[in-house]
Amino acid sequence: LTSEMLLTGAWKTLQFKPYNFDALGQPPECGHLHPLLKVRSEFREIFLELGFTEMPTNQYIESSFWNFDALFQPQQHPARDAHDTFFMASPTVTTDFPMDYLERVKKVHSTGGYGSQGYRYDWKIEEAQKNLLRTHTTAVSARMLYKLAQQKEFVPQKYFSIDKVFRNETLDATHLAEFHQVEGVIADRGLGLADLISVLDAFFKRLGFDKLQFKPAYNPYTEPSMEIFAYHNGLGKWIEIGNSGVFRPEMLLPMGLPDDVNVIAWGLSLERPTMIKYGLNNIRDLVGPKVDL
Ligand SMILES: COC[C@@H]1[C@H](c2ccc(C#Cc3ccccc3)cc2)[C@@H]2CN(C(=O)Nc3ccc(OC4CC4)cc3)C[C@@H](O)[C@@H](O)CN12
Repeated sequence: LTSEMLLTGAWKTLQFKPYNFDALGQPPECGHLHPLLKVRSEFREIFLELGFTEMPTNQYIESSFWNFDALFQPQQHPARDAHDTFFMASPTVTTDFPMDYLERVKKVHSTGGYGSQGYRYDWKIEEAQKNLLRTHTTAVSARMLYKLAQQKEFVPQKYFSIDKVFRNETLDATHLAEFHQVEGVIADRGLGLADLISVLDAFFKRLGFDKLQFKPAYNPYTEPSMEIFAYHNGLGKWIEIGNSGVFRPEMLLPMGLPDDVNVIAWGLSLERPTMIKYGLNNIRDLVGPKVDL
């Protein structure tokens, strides 16, 4: 059938074979998943295989309360300054919090509790109300753990998240103002460092790393904390592959979790493994328009 047949009406006297609606279309010449999305799918598969449930991370704007205060990160911590964090001009504040929980967070920061001496400072609700672009997906983990603590009966859980986070950092070849954080969280009774090490072994083995090394580290919300290293055969050297730790009681107990419940967690980025996998040295080759700056 041609346009000429249609124009001249010649089609009326011709015989056509029946149209095959089941025929496959012409395969598209081009088109492929973005490398970051391919690696995200690989990570998601690993977490799902290990029995983890994905957290709802589709809200980039967070309150300082859930991003910092709920994680026992003090209000004077440098990461909470505008030179590290993007604060929202509008809407500037969030005011609806579970007030009984907020009071327990205020107390554990200012005068301590649960065996902790706290930070002994004048905790201000105005600081906690400030809206920001979340600096880590651990803010979502905090929301999920609080929700878990409200259940009548505690049931162990395994959560994961893979989504964008935002930091007001100096941009360079490997750092942009936003990156994707990958985070795994396990809540169960009597968990400790040995459980964390064994789950990290299981997780990173699926990434091709069969020998990990750990280095003591510091995070405001985990104690102990460990940086994770692995020997990368392709690069022929040890590389840092993430950070991890056991969430502090000052974070978990104000939520209302039973005091024998521990939470172990770890994080890494999506960009770093993707750049290594595809042999990229500049993160701009991964994201953003292809322009020669
Ligand atoms: C501001 O930047 C932080 C980011 C990002 C990171 C670091 C820590 C966390 C975390 C956490 C955490 C800790 C405790 C509890 C909950 C979450 C999340 C992301 C990567 C974490 N890093 C990182 O991803 N490295 C990495 C990971 C996988 C990988 O796979 C191989 C190719 C197959 C290779 C490399 C380590 C470094 O790149 C580091 O220099 C940069 N880090």
